Amino acid sequence: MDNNYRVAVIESLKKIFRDKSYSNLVINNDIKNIDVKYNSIYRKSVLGVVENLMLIDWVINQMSKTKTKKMESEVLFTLRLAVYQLYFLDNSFENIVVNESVEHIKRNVNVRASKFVNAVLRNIIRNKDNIIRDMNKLSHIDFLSVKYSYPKWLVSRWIGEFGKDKIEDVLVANNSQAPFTIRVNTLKVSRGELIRILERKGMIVEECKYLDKGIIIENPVEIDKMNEYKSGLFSIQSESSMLAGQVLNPKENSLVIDLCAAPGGKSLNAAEMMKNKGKIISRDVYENKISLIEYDKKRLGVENIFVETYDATVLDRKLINRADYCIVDVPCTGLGIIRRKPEIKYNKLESDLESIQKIQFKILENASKYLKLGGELVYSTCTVNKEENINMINNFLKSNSNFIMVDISEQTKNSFETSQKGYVEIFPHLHRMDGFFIAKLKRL
Ligand SMILES: C[S@@+](CC[C@H](N)C(=O)[O-])C[C@H]1O[C@@H](n2cnc3c(N)ncnc32)[C@H](O)[C@@H]1O
Repeated sequence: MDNNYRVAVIESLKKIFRDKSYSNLVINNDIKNIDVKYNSIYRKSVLGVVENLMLIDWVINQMSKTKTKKMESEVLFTLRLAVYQLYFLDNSFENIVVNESVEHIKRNVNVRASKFVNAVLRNIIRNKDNIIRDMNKLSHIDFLSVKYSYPKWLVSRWIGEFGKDKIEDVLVANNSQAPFTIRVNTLKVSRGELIRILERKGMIVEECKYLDKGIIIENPVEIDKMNEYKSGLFSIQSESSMLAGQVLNPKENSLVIDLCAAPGGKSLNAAEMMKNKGKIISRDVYENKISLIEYDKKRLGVENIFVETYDATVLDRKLINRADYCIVDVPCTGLGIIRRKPEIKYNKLESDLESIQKIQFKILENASKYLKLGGELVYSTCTVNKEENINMINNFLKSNSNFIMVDISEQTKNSFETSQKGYVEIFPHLHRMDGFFIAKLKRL
């Protein structure tokens, strides 16, 4: 091991926890400054610490008189990384982990702090098994919360939703690694052709079960540096997100309004399905995110997307009764994509729920007004909370009797129980896909 990657991991962790940056963005940016041979351990360590933060802090607090809340940040993040490695890497690395951590603190803080780090880590190594035994003595909810690092409110909530017998499956699945998937750009290449190209490059690939345009790559490395990516043969997109596009299934020459479009995945998928014919208005409230759509438009050869900065909670009178389709991919609590952004577990508070639901309802209501008679909208979230999902749709339908839910069995390959009723709920522990909700509504 080498201290350089350790410094990089510690710096990335500070950005994620202190500056509240998203782990996926931090990792993609910081990994560029690391020697390629350390890429894998860097990524594994950052995600590992974030995923297991509550367990790690609990272990430190068992063995240190100074508690994590009172620790100086360089010491705290160095200890967090070391404890992750002590518990999750091969035992033979124990001495290297301690020595490198102690040296790092000696160089960056002072000798006194390095002695403290040494004492805490040696103490943890001596008591590794006792610590685990103590964890088993916690009450059931505390135990699950510490072992799998989820706040207690979320564990209780999910026990209520999924049941006591399923809760560990749910917590484990949301801590597991998400598969790496791509969407074929059918404007440029077919799925079969792209699979052949990728296999010739030594990639292990497989078609996504529920999708016409999806491919899983088992061994992805520096995908965005590949010529096939740069020349727009494919985009990186999750299976659940691609499924929302497949459910929308827009016809060529239609007018589509995407109210929450950045970074553009669903708009770009729609443009590919419409073979660049018709018009897509792609809006987002954040101007800086809009440029991401412009970049991908050029890369993919998409010509029918018109990008605008606009707040979807404000009704735009000039679009009323105009659209054939609306994409309503609302901001949400993100509790379905913990596998990709594990910090979501700690940043989302139960109290966020109410305010976000009001925004979601307003955006859905506005979208419904943009549809023509016979027009269709797809409402989606990347969360598993009923309040943001099926309850939201039922509330909307209560006050909008001119809308019905549309059977989406065909677009979801007859694989989801509820698809005939017009919606699907996707869960990592059941479908090995991101937690998502997708519903299709039609204006009568
Ligand atoms: C789930 S993401 C959309 C992802 C996108 N549809 C895709 O497939 O790439 C939700 C988006 O809503 C945007 N957003 C949040 N509040 C908004 C508002 N009031 N009006 C419009 N967009 C908003 C966020 O900037 C974010 O990009």
